[in-house]
Amino acid sequence: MTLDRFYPIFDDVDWLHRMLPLGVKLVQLRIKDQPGQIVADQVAQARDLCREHGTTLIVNDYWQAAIDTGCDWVHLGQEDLDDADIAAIRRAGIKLGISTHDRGELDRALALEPDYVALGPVYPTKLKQMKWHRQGLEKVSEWKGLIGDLPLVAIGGMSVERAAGAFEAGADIVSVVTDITWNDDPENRVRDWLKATR
Ligand SMILES: Cc1ncc(COP(=O)(O)OP(=O)(O)O)c(N)n1
Ligand SMILES: Cc1nc(C(=O)O)sc1CCOP(=O)(O)O
Ligand SMILES: [Mg+2]
Repeated sequence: MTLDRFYPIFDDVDWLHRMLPLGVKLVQLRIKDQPGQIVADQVAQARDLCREHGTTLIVNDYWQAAIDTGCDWVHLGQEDLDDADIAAIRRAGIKLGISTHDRGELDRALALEPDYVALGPVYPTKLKQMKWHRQGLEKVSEWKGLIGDLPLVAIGGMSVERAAGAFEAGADIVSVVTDITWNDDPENRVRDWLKATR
C-alpha cells in the first residue's frame, strides 16, 4: 500500500471534517494536552471519517487508543518509544511511523522495522521548540540513501513552495502543520498542496 505524498497534521477532528472532503488521502491526528476520554472520542471519530473518505489515518502518540479503536497506523517519536508496547502495537496489526533527528535515532527506529521514517525539522519550525534547528535538504538525501525503499517523510517548516525541493532531495512524503493551520485560508492552502503533490 502506497501512502499519499501529502501528509497534513491536525490537532482536532474538526479539521478533518473540513479538509478530508477536499481530497486529503493521508492525515495525522496529533492531539496534545487533552483528557483520555476526549482523545478516545476524537480518535474514534477520525477513524470513521477517514474510512468514509478513503483516507489513511495516522494517530500520533496515543497508540493504546489506536489499538482500542481499531486504527491502522500510529506515529511515535523517540520519547514515545520509551513507553510504547511495540509488540502490542504489532499484534494489533498496526503500522508504525517513527520520528528521527540523528543517526542514533535512525538506528533505533530501523531496529523496530518501521513502516516509514520521518526526518525533521528539514526547515525551522514554529510549531514547537526543538533541540534541532534545521536539518537541511542534504540530510534528506542522506537519510534516503540510508533507508532505501522505506518511505521517508520530510517534516518541519514545510510549505507548498518547499515541497518540490524535498521530493527532489529524496523525500517520498511531505508532512506539514502551520503552513495550513496558520494560513488565512486553510482550505485554499490545502487545495494548493493537493495540486503541488498530485
Ligand atoms: C510525520 C511526523 N514526524 C514527526 C513527528 C513528531 O513526533 P514526536 O517527536 O513524537 O513529537 P510530537 O509530534 O508527538 O510532539 C510527528 N508527529 N509526525
Ligand atoms: C510535529 C513536528 N515534528 C517535527 C520533527 O522534526 O520531528 S517538526 C514538527 C512540526 C511541524 O510543523 P510545521 O509544519 O508547522 O513546521
Ligand atoms: Mg510524539
